[in-house]
Amino acid sequence: MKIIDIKEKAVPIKSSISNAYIDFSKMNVSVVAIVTDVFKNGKRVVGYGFNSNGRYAPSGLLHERFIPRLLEAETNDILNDEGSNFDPHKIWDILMTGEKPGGHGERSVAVGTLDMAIWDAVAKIEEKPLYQLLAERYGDGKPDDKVFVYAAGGYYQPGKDDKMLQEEMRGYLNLGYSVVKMKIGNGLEEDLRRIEAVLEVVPSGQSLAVDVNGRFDLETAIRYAEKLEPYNLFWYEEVGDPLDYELQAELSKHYKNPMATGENLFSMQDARNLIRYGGMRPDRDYLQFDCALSYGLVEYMRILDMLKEHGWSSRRCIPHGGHQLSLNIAAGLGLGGNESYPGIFEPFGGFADDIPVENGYVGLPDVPGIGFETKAPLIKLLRSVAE
Ligand SMILES: O=C([O-])CC(=O)C(=O)O
Ligand SMILES: [Mg+2]
Repeated sequence: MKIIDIKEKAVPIKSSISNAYIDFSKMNVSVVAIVTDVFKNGKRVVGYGFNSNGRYAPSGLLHERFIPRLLEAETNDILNDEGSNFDPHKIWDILMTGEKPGGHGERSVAVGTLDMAIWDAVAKIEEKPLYQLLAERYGDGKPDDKVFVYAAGGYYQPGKDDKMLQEEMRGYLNLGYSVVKMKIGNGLEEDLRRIEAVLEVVPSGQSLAVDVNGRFDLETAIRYAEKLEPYNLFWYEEVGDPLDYELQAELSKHYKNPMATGENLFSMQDARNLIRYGGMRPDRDYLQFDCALSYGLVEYMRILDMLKEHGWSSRRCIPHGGHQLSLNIAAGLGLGGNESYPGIFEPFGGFADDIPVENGYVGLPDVPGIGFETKAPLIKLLRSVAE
């Protein structure tokens, strides 16, 4: 059993949307295809992966360091003890050979992208959906049959007025979502007007989350917190700089409703610092670490172990990124849900073509691997990279 080739291509997901920190006019992602010599049902097993939006394609890192390391590894060093499948944990060690600890930068994105493709291949070789494999190997054997998902949109966009924002949010409710998210952070008065416009079309504050994308200093964070609290929102997200744990801890003294953060923490150690020093409250706050940006599922399992040691339930995790790997992890390892970007960041946003979202939950397809083959436009793109 061998990896015979690894392809990578940077794919544009650029658009005119922006959050309070960046615009997406030049955004792209890396797509990788890990081509194996294994055949199942007459078809060659190819594992696919990509990084989530928000970090640019780490093509250079992949081609200079991580892909060569994996292609040069001895076969025995990347297979399980029985030699019957690839071992994602051993592969992780190979990928990280020669890498010092700390300073995680964006090599975590490159490793996360390859890790996604490895898990896709591993589940395809076992001829099982990944959520089933994860529940059997690492969980209680029984995956959840549906996962809470929320619609993340509400971006700033040139010419977008409150009516258009309301239309967008109504659209998500019509698709079956029960919670929607919008961007804030460009100005208190404008944001309160936009929030109130959305609250006119969703059932209550509990149906709306707001995301600052790390824009605020402590004073602004608290000023917004005082105005937001009466709306009783689903959550107030990534309010200050992702690495400013003291700001997060101080803010929790001024805001009693749920907060969420973690999408820009890229390692177990950074996640642990948030838990140690960020004042996050295990009875109400949410953690958004995204394996596709942070060294993959192998590292994410270390994060879940760390959370358990600190008294946190895995149900407090609702990862960033809206991809099907996190959907599989949510079902297989018992997370609280997953993000979704219906109609945004195409063809990566949304889930299986023929499984609708109902009352805020989505089911998972019964196909081997992560399930990319159930999303026609996505699998078309992924296959074009493998060829
Ligand atoms: O706008 C972005 O960078 C994406 C984001 O924060 C989210 O999905 O929570
Ligand atoms: Mg966010």
